[in-house]
Amino acid sequence: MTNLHPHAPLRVALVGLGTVGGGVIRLLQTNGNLIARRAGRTIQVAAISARDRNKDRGVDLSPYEWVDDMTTLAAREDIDVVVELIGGADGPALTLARQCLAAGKPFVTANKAMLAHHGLDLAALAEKTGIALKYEAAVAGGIPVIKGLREGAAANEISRVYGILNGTCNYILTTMEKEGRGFDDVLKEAQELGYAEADPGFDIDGVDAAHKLTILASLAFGTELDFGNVAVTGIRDVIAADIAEAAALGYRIRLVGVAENGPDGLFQRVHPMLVPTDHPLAHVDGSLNAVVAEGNFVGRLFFQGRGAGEGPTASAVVADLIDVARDEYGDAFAMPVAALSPQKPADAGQRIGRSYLRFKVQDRPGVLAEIAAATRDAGVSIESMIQRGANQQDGVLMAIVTHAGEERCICETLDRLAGSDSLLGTPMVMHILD
Ligand SMILES: NC(=O)c1ccc[n+]([C@@H]2O[C@H](COP(=O)([O-])OP(=O)(O)OC[C@H]3O[C@@H](n4cnc5c(N)ncnc54)[C@H](O)[C@@H]3O)[C@@H](O)[C@H]2O)c1
Ligand SMILES: N[C@@H](CCO)C(=O)O
Ligand code: NA
Repeated sequence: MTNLHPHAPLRVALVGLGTVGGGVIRLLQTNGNLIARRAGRTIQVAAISARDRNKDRGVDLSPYEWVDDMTTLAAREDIDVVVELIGGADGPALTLARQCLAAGKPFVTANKAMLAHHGLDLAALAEKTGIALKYEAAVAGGIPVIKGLREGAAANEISRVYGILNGTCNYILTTMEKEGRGFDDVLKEAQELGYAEADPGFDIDGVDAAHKLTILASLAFGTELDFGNVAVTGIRDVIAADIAEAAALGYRIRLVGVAENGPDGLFQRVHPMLVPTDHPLAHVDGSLNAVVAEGNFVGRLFFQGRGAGEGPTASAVVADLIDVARDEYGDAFAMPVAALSPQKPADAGQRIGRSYLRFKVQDRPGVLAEIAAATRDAGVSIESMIQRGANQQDGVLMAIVTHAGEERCICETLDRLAGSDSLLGTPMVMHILD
């Protein structure tokens, strides 16, 4: 009989056995035979490591060797690849990555925080030892967007990449929108479903999406990773009334990461945006993510799928292991590190677009005129306006949508209104996706 798997098994050390690590074990146990046919060899978990050996993870770990000290893995000749699923930009994950890559041990990770901060150094180490650094799970979970950009769209000049990059925020915003539930309640549910980061502040403050955007921008544009210049606003200040006003105006609110590379530099921003209901991103719900990339030959690419959770993320990790098993890999960021270009950050103030401004104001004569005067003096033209509530002690809500104009004029409007006792609380600004 023909031996379908003539090659030796790929021996994997799995570090971190939480949501994603547990999922990788379950996936390999379930689909192992099919994967072996596709990879040309068996992918075999040989060793596992995590913080707590005795925790019940709902999966049989008895076949695998337990390793207390993960720092021994890089030097082990009976391990072919190390998978890091513990998380954290620095600390043990980074130490492990450096050790493995320096020792020439292929390394697979889902850790976007580490890559956003240290991706260039790690890619340089991998390049030096000529081995794989793979991270499909780090961006948009199960969506093969790293492969999509690194391989499928590699022939294109890409001018813009944007999308919904955080499953937790998308789950919160869309569940609030559909079910009218409160923020904290839905966040708790997202955590229970395994979507959130160990510190969910990374999700709701937009930092996780910014980590992912940094990686996407580098891949899309061939530029160095530049996390420090991503402007980040999360979803903490989005209130139910914003979702309702946006709906009344024909929009849905989504946390969107946008990166553009142009003559003025590299623009990178993560922020809640108003998305027109006829835009595909407005229909990306729950833990789904979506990434749009615009290439000069391929046109608009739209990737959509589950961005978080055990199954989709494990699917991406194992796809990377299959690449390692097939010896299919190249430069982590699609070109040698030395070929990536440094880029100056673009000035957001000159960006042209429409915006949504929401104020909570005193319900008294002259307030509307005061806001209108501030917009007039800052050169902002109003397209529509809604005021809700009347004679309310704690103020009324005023929502404005502007015509397209320079963003710096919006900032100037807010500066002009700063300190006014007509305003109750900080105004909310969200830009509109066109
Ligand atoms: N959960 C998701 O949907 C998802 C999606 C994509 C990427 N990720 C990324 O995957 C990684 C893991 O996420 P998760 O959701 O599985 O996390 P988790 O908190 O569920 O699991 C983390 C695991 O790492 C172990 N660990 C943590 N610190 C350790 C240490 N110092 N030493 C040894 N073990 C340690 C824990 O014991 C646990 O087994 C993170 O980088 C995360 O950002 C998660
Ligand atoms: N916490 C992340 C996991 C996927 O990277 C999210 O909610 O999208
Ligand atoms: Na992915």
